[in-house]
Amino acid sequence: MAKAAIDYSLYLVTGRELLPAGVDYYDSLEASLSGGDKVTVVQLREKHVDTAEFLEIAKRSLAICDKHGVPMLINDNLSVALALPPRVGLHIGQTDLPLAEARRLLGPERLLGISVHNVEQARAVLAEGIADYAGVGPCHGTQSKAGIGEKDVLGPRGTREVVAALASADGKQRLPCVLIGGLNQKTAQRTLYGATSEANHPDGIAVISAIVGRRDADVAASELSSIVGAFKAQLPSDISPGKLSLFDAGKQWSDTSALLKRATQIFAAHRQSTHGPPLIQTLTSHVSSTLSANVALCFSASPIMSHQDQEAEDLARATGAVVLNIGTIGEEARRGMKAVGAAANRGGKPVVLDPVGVGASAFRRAAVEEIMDDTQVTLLKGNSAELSSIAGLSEVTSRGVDSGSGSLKDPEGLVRSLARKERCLVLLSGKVDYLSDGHLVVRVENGHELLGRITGSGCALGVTIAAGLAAACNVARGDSVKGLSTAMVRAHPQDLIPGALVGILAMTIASELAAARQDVKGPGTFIPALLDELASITPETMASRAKISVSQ
Ligand SMILES: Cc1ncc(COP(=O)(O)OP(=O)(O)O)c(N)n1
Ligand SMILES: Cc1ncsc1CCOP(=O)(O)O
Repeated sequence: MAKAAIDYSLYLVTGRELLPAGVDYYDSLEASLSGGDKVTVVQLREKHVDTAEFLEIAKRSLAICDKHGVPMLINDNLSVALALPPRVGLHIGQTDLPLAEARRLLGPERLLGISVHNVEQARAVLAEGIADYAGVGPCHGTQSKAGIGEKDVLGPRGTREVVAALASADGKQRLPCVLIGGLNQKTAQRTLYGATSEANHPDGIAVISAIVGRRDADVAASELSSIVGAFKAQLPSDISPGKLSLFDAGKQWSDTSALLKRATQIFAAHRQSTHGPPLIQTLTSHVSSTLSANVALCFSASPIMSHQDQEAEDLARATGAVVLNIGTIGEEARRGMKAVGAAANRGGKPVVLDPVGVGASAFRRAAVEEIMDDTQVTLLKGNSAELSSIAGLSEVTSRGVDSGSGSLKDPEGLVRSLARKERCLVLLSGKVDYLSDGHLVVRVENGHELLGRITGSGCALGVTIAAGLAAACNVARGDSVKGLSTAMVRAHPQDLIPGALVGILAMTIASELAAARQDVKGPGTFIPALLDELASITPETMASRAKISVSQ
């Protein structure tokens, strides 16, 4: 007989030691299960009682779970599970009973779950085909399990890789999974989105403190349940390779004129400033800070150049988008980028990452790795050396920060594969710019060589792109888009490509217009002219001068 399908959406792991003072464990459990959209699975985790007491707690807990029709499992203790009816399952860790042994002792009927912490364990569990589900984590730091250090934490990128490994490459086999570790009302949404790739998606979240630690366990459960519900509602029903696309709707831009038309519309709405100029929080190098701030102002946006981690949360409420540029990164900015990136993800604000000179030092590589592990980036922008370094290619050796795209054999292949891997838009900047969402590649052939003869023009391009993405979000605001797109940004997913394009075209076309002016004699006179042209460029000029082409 086939096992009943389990709804893993909100999986409560109990933790009596985390209950607020005076709150009764059974009352808290009952509350988390009461009402409509609440906890869907319960695991009893008792680390400090003997088997007899564990069994007593389990019997009373089972009566509550049964009343609400919710499946229950026992953490680690096989004998407690076996002493209970066959509808009670077991969750084991990697160092507990071997999976095959646990299944042999439990029999085929009982629910059996296992923790996985890395890709190898995930592949092995999938290949064995014995477990009913996997618990993937720890996704974030947590105080609820002893001995978890920073090195154990998977982060969004690591979580995504483990979840992906729980589905076979041909899409025929997949193991349901829940994410665990540090998941709460603030982190659940971005972690669920971040863990989702073309290969696979999580089926729910498992929490201890986010429910057990609350006096209002019923409210906590329904808050979490609605976050998971909103996430699941966006997933396509048919999950197979290639179907669960990051920017599915971006595929519609195979028609160049339709893409340019949409970019022009977004730019027009941005210039009309219906929602006020978007605030662009820019963490950038000392060298390019002033130019970047002026570029933001000229491009109908407001700059704020704070690096402070302490104000990240407050500023995130007001920002339209953020730029993380590692040009002159130090420890303070590194901390700031971590906090600003996470706060932007929580608020559904676009994040542009400019990994300036990433190939030049181990410190820069570690900083970029850390940002990309912690933050779901919306657009990654770099030259051929920077993107090659991130992609792990040896084709282009770093020549400081100025390598163009011409040195690459297959620039389109690089942006496409990096975008798929990192689940973000990727822009390779150079004489020709290549923008990809992992499916299509937009080539932009605008721009003037004087851009390469002033410092900070590439950094400032990150600012115009962030403003373009913020403009795409503002359009969605006007249309009352509430949920997050799969890119973790509050925008129509299909608008992210034209939004980014607005920023690229504005900067490159303004450079052409500036360079053509009589008063521009060289790099020195080019800078003020560039700012003037950026301030006056219209959607019509953008539409008429854009040199773009799209390939699938
Ligand atoms: C759903 C879920 N996932 C992971 C764990 C962790 O289990 P384990 O690694 O065995 O650690 P302990 O819980 O035994 O400390 C879990 N309990 N539940
Ligand atoms: C049991 C366990 N396994 C990995 S993290 C974790 C604890 C999760 O607790 P919380 O939801 O409070 O972070």
